[in-house]
Amino acid sequence: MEELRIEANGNLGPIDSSRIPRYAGAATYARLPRLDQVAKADVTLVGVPFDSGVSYRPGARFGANHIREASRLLRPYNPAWDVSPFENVQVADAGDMAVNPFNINEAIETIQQNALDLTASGSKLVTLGGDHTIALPLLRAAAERAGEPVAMLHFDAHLDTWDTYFGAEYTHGTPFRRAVEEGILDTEAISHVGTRGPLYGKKDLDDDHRFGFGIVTSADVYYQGVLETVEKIRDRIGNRPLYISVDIDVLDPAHAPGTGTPEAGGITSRELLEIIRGFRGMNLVGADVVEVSPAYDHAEITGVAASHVAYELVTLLADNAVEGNRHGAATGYAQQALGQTVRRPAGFAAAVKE
Ligand SMILES: N=C(N)NCCCC(=O)O
Ligand SMILES: [Zn+2]
Ligand SMILES: [Zn+2]
Repeated sequence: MEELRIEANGNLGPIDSSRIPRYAGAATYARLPRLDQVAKADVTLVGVPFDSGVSYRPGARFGANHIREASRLLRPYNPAWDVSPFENVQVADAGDMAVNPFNINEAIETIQQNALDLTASGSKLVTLGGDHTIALPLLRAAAERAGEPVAMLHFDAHLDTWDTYFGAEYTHGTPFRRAVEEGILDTEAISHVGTRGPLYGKKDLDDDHRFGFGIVTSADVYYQGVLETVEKIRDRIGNRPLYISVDIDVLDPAHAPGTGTPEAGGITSRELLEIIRGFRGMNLVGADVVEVSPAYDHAEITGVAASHVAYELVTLLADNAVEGNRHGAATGYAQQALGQTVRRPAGFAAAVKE
């Protein structure tokens, strides 16, 4: 069948859903062309079907294809940014990395090498997981490409800075401790966002703090709101090369049931999307969306949320490619709101926190 794609500015875009029903044909992310259908991509999406690092429910190995299936309804214009990301730049789906499910060390090497290969021509990479183990090799590749340790925003219910599980160093609960040990993170500019849930002990927080992480808890997002959250993050990160890792379990299980280690009390998908929109102009060098486990999903709730998170990340990268937009102000609805007085009962958050 002919593919009938939208084309603009020399960029091959999604299959035109006004001519080929959006539910027809094999899924790529947002119905975009495969990497082998374009000469060169500015932004590449890739899947990593790997979940050998999980501590609880499995299934994130099926996450990338689930996100692709759930992404068929995405449309080409992002009104929150006034940007058509697939027109600004060439975006393509590179398919899945072939990683060894029986050998975590080898899998990590493969992911790192594939990430380096996919960014060799200057393309930015947005990775669809997979469990959170994969963030370590992706960060290694991002730091190597940036030529320096990178800033990182880590959206997650969990810290993922634990040391070992059953003696294993490379798991989905440990990537960011390894990353700090390896010196690939700029420890002046790293923060968790959306953190919550029980820990093993107070030492978890002490260790995490010693590594340099800031923490914006899920409750902080609730009490201070999206705008203050965005402002604080922008202050901390500045213009540093930034990697964003999104564990979908940062969302409340109501917004993302299809995940391996769910924790009650998470942020909403509306909050997460708005926070990312607030990052307009920040120096994003790479990103991932991980921990989508479709067997635990219902009605594609988690897949849809993850597909929209990736869409905002791709929009940020596509927007930055336009001359003069980098270092820009917060965007869209967040921008409008930042210019407004934030209305809240005076002292409410303080009263509750004290
Ligand atoms: N990275 C994710 N999703 N979870 C980490 C949880 C590790 C634990 O079982 O304590
Ligand atoms: Zn998590
Ligand atoms: Zn995680």
